[in-house]
Amino acid sequence: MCQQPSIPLINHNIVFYGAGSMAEAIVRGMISRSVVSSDNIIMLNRSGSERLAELRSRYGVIGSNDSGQKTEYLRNAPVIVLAMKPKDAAEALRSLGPILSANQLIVSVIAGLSIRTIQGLLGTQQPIVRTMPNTSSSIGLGATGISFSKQVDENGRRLALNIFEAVGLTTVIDEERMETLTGISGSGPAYIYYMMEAMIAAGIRGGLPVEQSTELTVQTVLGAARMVQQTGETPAALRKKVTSPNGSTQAALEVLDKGEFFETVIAAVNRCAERSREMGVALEQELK
Ligand SMILES: NC(=O)C1=CN([C@@H]2O[C@H](COP(=O)(O)OP(=O)(O)OC[C@H]3O[C@@H](n4cnc5c(N)ncnc54)[C@H](OP(=O)(O)O)[C@@H]3O)[C@@H](O)[C@H]2O)C=CC1
Ligand SMILES: O=C(O)[C@@H]1CCC=N1
Repeated sequence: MCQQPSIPLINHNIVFYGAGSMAEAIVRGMISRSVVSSDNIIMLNRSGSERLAELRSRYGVIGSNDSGQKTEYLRNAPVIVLAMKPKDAAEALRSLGPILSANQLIVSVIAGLSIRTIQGLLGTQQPIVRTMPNTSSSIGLGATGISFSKQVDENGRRLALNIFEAVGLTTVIDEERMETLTGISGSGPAYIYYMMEAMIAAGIRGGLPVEQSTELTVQTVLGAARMVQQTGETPAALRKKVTSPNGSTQAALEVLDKGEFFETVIAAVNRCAERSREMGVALEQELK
């Protein structure tokens, strides 16, 4: 694993093919850390002009949904980040393949979409970097899993790692583990937000003003994550230190156990991974 070493400047144009939440999170993270100049970033979407205007004014990037311009940007980009929804990927990749040249690096953030399916839909043996980032990339605290196709050379590896190291932690994994990683870190922020929503609601129901309940919840989650990171102790050991015998924490944990909290979280992670695989299989069908 690698946590933000000295961050090299990326001088290449990077085209984001899909200009939604995940693309914005990566772009925002890279620009705020001055890893890339905003005029090296081109963001393309299908139709949303207002969205592009918003991205242009927020980050100073180039944005386009004009089909002629899009083709030119895609044809000339050394790096293309695929950032559309899985349902839109097959059509986009089929029309992208014929305009690519051999050395253009394709970086995908699309859940479930395998390297083999990307190459099949493109119809080329393009160098592919399959990744699974998360939206915390926008504040430099992302966690990204990365797998490479055998066509990716050392420069391509370095470039892809530079992009994601600039926005958080990266870890290179076997592609077969990407769905499990999606269940932990790709979708994981949503589980934590859900837990936070419940804690905030409980505070409000108990009579705390919304601001106070929110502030306390945020600081509690932040503090707990930092404790694990900075003390090197396991979450289980730290939990035990909060839990006095027969005290209030124990009483609360017993309620969570009655709802099979631990196994429910594991089941949720497994279902996420399974759903990613299902999306991958659906995309694979597009090859037939
Ligand atoms: N959100 C997250 O937390 C994470 C998402 N991902 C992956 O990132 C990908 C994008 O997700 P997210 O950012 O949430 O999605 P969004 O819906 O926010 O954005 C999708 C973008 O893709 C564009 N798009 C769709 N089809 C095309 C096309 N043919 N050509 C050009 N642009 C196109 C859309 O343009 P328009 O609006 O004009 O149609 C839109 O800008 C997904 O595949 C997801 O699996 C991965 C990790 C985390
Ligand atoms: O929900 C999704 O499909 C994407 C993948 C990981 C996070 N969001």
